[in-house]
Amino acid sequence: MAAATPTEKNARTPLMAGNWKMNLNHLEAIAHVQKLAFALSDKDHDAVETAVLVPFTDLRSVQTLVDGDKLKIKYGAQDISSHDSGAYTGEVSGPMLAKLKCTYVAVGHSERRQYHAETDEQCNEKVRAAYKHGLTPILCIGEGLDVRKAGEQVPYTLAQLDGGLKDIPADQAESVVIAYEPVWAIGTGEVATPEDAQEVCGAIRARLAELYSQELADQVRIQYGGSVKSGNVAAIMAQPDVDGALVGGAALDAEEFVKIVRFRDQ
Ligand SMILES: O=C[C@H](O)COP(=O)(O)O
Repeated sequence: MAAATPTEKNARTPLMAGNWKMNLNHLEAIAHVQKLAFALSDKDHDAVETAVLVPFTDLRSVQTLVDGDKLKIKYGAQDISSHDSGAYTGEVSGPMLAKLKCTYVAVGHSERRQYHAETDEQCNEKVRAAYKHGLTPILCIGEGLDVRKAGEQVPYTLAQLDGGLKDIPADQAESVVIAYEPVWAIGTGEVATPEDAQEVCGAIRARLAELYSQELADQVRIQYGGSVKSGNVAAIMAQPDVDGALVGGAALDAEEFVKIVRFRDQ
């Protein structure tokens, strides 16, 4: 499939999501979201969807702030249990996240895959759990350095895509967000070149067209993640198949994250 045309790209609202990982307690979360809300104008929100993926312990505070002040910032969690309830110590379920009015939930972040041995099958169950409870999954996929060095980044990443979306029907998959995060670029300062990002994001869109339809593929948002900063976001966002960023470290600095949201000004 050819890369997305400018028209197709313009039809997709960019999504800038800050993945806070295990940072910022619930009080710091309130202060941080207040800073974002103060800085971002209606014009910013019209142009770019802005979201924060926060630790579980921050969700209730962020919900109260967003609801109370009618903020346009979206929020969500960094993981979801594949189970609805029961004896699963330490897990947090879809119904719990839905009750907190989360919009998004990250599934299969490379740190979950690496430190918790999450498999594509488990990611697939989590994608199902998200849809079952009205949450939008941000399915994270991407290759490690060894795979990149072997030049196998496209087939490797597409296998993760196939696994994560296995048997997910089109009426659900049409709203999925895919985050392409080459593991070697996460938290390392080693950003993929815009061409590296486009190569895999374009291949992801082509696979979505094969799995579902061209129409569905044209509407799914594909993010790039890995050492995104205000200084490199514009070049990455200029790529035809990149529709946003999943931002780790730089999202912990409210001013820097606002600059990333305003990537068109950089
Ligand atoms: O979820 C975010 C990614 O892991 C990227 O993290 P980073 O921006 O700190 O490299």
